[in-house]
Amino acid sequence: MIKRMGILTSGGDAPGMNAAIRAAVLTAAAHNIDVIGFRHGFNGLLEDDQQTLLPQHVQHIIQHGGTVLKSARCKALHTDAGARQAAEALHRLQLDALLIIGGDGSFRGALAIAQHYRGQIIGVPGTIDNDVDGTDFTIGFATAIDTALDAIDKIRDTADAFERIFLVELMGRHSGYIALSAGIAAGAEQIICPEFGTLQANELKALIKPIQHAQLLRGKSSYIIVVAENSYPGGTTALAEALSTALGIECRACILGHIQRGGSPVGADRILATKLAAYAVEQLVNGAHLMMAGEVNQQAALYPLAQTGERKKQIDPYLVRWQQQIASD
Ligand SMILES: Nc1ncnc2c1ncn2[C@@H]1O[C@H](COP(=O)(O)OP(=O)(O)O)[C@@H](O)[C@H]1O
Ligand SMILES: O=P(O)(O)OC[C@H]1O[C@](O)(COP(=O)(O)O)[C@@H](O)[C@@H]1O
Repeated sequence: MIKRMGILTSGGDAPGMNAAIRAAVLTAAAHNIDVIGFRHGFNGLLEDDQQTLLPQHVQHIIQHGGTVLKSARCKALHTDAGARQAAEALHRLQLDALLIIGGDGSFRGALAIAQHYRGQIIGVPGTIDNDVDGTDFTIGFATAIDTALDAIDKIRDTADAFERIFLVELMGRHSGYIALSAGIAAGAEQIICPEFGTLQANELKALIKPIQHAQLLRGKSSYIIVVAENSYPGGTTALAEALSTALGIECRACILGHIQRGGSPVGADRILATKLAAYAVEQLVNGAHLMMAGEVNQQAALYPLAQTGERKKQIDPYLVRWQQQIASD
């Protein structure tokens, strides 16, 4: 029986993490479970940095980006001593369970702690990258798409005015989910993702041909290439310089960066966060351990934490084909 549980947010923050904290605290209260929130991700466990979370503490946080518990990466957890220390903190505070809101890296951390912890552990997928297996979408992804889209639409205005070629770099670590989705929604002429293989400097011809084709067909016009980070050695600024040289036309690079992590979560992220965090607490009560609460085909579903990062989550092959064969041609 769970009487006390811990909760933390870890890794890259994502819009909707607050909605998840709120839903977890409200659901726990309904089951008479006390909640302790650890601050700054796993560091809160190692540094004894925690606070009691009551329903009144999570009022009116659903609409805010970031996380009221703060987030961080925690080097110490990569060592067995760190994992042992984290488990000791959970035992000392008499916590029967721990709920972790984060990405697949945080879930690796959860597995490390589980080696030494006697209680239950459950994960809720929170990352803008949508690179976690076992759930159709992660909390924060939908908001990140809209944020990127808003920026690309604005870049389109200035690109149109100057008849320029723009390369817009979006986040995703080693996943092209954000780039593909935002690129499709923005009507980008080309999209480059790590899933297509790292582009090498001597392979620019494949990019140049469609640009020249578009120039022939449409005359001078704006041209937007959405580039997922880590797709080109040296980054998107280097790619823009290489393209400028190859084409003999100035190409501008715009790196969107951490703007994509902020902002008020869109409705879809608030709903997903509420559903997954509530489901996670209920499943803890039902005895779930070392599982992630995900959503597949609109159904909440448990998925083993150990498998969340086992294989690379595939970006939509239908959209990839359409973009490459029709939109980019
Ligand atoms: N293999 C691992 N072993 C132990 N802890 C890990 C491991 N991978 C990640 N973590 C912990 O999870 C934290 C967040 O992971 P990270 O990959 O940065 O973000 P995310 O959870 O969003 O994928 C790391 O800073 C570290 O504390
Ligand atoms: O904030 P940092 O440490 O610069 O990390 C940037 C990375 O974090 C992210 O924004 C989110 O990644 P995670 O959710 O896996 O932490 C990535 O898209 C990006 O590559």
